[in-house]
Amino acid sequence: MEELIVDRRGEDERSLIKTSSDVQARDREHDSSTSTRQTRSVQRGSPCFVYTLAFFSALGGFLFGYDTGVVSGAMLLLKREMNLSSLWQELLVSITVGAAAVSSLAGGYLNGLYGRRVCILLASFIFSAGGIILSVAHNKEVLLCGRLTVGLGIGIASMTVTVYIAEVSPSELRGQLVTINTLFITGGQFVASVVDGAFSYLPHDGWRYMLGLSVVPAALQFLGFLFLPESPRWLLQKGDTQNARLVLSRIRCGDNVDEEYESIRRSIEEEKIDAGEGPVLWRILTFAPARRALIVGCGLQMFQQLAGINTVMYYSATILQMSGVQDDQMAIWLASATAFTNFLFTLLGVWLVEKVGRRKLTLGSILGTAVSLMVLAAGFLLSAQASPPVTFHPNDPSLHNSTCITYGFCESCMLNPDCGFCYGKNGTAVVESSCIPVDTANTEAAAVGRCSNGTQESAGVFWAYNYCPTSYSWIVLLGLVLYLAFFAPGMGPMPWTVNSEIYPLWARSTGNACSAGFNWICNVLVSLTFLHVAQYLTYYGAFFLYSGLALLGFVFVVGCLPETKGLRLEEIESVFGRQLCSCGAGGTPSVQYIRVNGGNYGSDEDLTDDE
Ligand SMILES: O[C@H]1[C@H](O)[C@@H](O)[C@H](O)[C@@H](O)[C@H]1O
Repeated sequence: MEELIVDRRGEDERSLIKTSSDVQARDREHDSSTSTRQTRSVQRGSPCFVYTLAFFSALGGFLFGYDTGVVSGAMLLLKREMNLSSLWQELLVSITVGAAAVSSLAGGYLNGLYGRRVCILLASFIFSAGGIILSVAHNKEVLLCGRLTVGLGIGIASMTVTVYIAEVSPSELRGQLVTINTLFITGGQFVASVVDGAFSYLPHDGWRYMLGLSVVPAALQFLGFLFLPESPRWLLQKGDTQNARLVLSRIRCGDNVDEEYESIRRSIEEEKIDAGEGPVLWRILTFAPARRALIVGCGLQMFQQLAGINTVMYYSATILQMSGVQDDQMAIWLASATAFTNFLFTLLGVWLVEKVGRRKLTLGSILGTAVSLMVLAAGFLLSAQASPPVTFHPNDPSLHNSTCITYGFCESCMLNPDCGFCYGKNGTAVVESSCIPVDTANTEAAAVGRCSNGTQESAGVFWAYNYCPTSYSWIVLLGLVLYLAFFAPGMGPMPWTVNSEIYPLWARSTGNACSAGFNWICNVLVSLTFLHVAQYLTYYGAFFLYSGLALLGFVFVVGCLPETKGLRLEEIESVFGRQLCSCGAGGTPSVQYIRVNGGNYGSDEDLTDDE
């Protein structure tokens, strides 16, 4: 196969014909240089300092996970203590994610201008301020302000931390170190669930500790980063060559960094030539390789959220209740077990990413996720089909105007957030069941009748809110465990990891800002629409829908995600030289950008783009 790439920018215009044998030779060269680099890194021992940098940066991921995870437990206490309406509850939960979406976009600009270190310092400062505001809040308006503040911190951290880790890591460790950030996110979610469990025994002011504890890791990160260096790549881009070399050599524990330094310097020089004019986003959109990278980056982030991770995590408590866990405290602790499973399987991802590579890991993960969602949906479907009928109509006058009494089955009753299912048991059979309005101040009990004190096992009375008693709960539980086992090692971390490495330096902050913003926007959309989707399509319909979306994501990954394992950040740009839907075809592309006289010859004019 021959491909023609025309040099239009050099002094003397010439054609560069690259045959597949050239490419194969280059691939061999590349493979051997990658393995030489790996051997070199093994010889020089563990790059100790890089682990310290990754740890302090990933505290940003921990705060991201903690602040998004802790709110569900805090809300249980807050809504009683501050008498919050459901509108205020929704506001307090979603303002953080909304603020994160906005600030991750703004973070791109700040990153380019002030550097990664300043942005991480800024994010940890904002996190600390937010944590303090939340822990001393005396009314809901101040709480809202605190939640907004932490959201601003999360957004900046989510797009900066991965970029910083990718830029300071040696290529053979990069995937693993960036993935550690997602490990810290899921670790933060797990710790948040434990803190929620522990302080739920403290009905008065327990939420202050839950929300305020985040100040500790935030302050630790701030202090740490006062002493940690800026990314050498950003320093070089800003022309601070002396510091860039110094930092690079410090990060590589005093090794000879000439080759790496030269390669970064050369690529920055080349980028200056082809980066073009105008705002960065415009330049990304008009330069084919950067545009393709952006589509792949945003697509991955979108499919991560459309696969429903946050609704599955959120609904884990319900799923567990369906499996027969009646006790509320128990449900809280079992939700911690779910978060822990998510964390544990992310650890598997850290181990696998440099072994099997990003592409295979993502492919296996998204396919498994789609299948697990089908199992989940099938469990919900069977439960719905075997849904117990309403057999008992209490004669309470206050029920006459309620819509709850119009439902004939538990399934339709529980899909209305205003109603719950009150029933008795005869062995395993459901008897004397009715659909009753829920107590708006406490969903663990009915507003009237025998369930107004919630479940009373000794009296043989059971209250089910949000779920129906079923004997198929084991299928749902199996689906949940399978889901986490498949999602967490791949689809959880890979969108963040891949985004941190696919953009050329000039487009890196903006590319990551856009894709992180996209992640947050999809996160809000999926969480806000879940209840409505479930009402229209029922639970099984919603999970079949997510499964279909995950399958679409699989097709996208097959076609568009190239392997970036082992490549230097400076080498990755060339991977996006091919048409978008053939990016995933092989490890290293058969058509590559050829740099001549410092120019990067590949653009919209040279290659047609079918995206
Ligand atoms: O990668 C993370 C991780 O998978 C979290 O568990 C999830 O809550 C986030 O939305 C996601 O971005």
